[in-house]
Amino acid sequence: MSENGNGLPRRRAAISDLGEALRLLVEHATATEAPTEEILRAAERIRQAAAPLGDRVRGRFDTASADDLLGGVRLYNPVTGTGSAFAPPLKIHREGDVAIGVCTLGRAFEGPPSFAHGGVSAMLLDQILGYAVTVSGHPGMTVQLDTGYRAPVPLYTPLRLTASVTAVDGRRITATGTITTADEPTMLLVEATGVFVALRAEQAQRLFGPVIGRSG
Ligand SMILES: CCCCCCCCCC(=O)SCCNC(=O)CCNC(=O)[C@H](O)C(C)(C)COP(=O)(O)OP(=O)(O)OC[C@H]1O[C@@H](n2cnc3c(N)ncnc32)[C@H](O)[C@@H]1OP(=O)(O)O
Repeated sequence: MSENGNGLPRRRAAISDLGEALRLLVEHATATEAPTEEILRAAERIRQAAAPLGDRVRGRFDTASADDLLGGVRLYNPVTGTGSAFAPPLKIHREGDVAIGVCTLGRAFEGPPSFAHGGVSAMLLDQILGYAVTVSGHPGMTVQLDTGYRAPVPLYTPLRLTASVTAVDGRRITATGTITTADEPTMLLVEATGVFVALRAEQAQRLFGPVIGRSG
């Protein structure tokens, strides 16, 4: 499916609207203490609502028609995608050479009771480190991610993430990042160092050729 004119902005807005509805569903479904019969009714209604969306779907190597791969528009990214049911979503912007991210994690991201799962913190950091690496002009793939968990990350609390590139050594780019709460940006909760490797042309072709070949 291709969209042009006003169709694409409208489609992107619709996908983000669906994403917001799905995230509300995930939050309520994770936190609910509704009666069992209500849960059973909801499951049936959700299956009915999902069915028409499954009538036309893209294949593994097809880019979503609303995305712009080279332009960095990824509506279903599991960390930043506004169309994703799973993304917090993390919102990232630049302040000079530093990438700043903000998000709030709901019940679905819980690991230790009332705190975020450690893998979720690593996922957020991988994404913002990757963003910093990309906007520095040295895009690459993560080959190593070291995370240090200093204090638990609270749910339902606005979080602040930072990331910046610290070294470029041939094809290897190193970046460091942090998670704190927005209210206490000097109290470190999680820190990470990521090593990224720039792909050689033949590696990019081997890994992403089928996707790039199909996206228009
Ligand atoms: C705005 C958009 C923002 C986007 C954000 C995206 C964030 C998400 C990023 C990801 O999650 S990417 C997905 C997770 N990563 C992967 O799936 C990558 C899997 N790894 C690979 O496919 C291969 O390692 C790769 C193609 C990247 C590189 O293969 P190579 O065979 O070229 O690696 P090679 O072993 O030759 O190493 C290349 C360089 O990296 C170095 N290296 C490799 N692994 C390393 C490591 N673990 N630590 C440190 N350095 C490492 C290695 O020493 C060498 O340095 P030198 O060139 O200086 O000799």
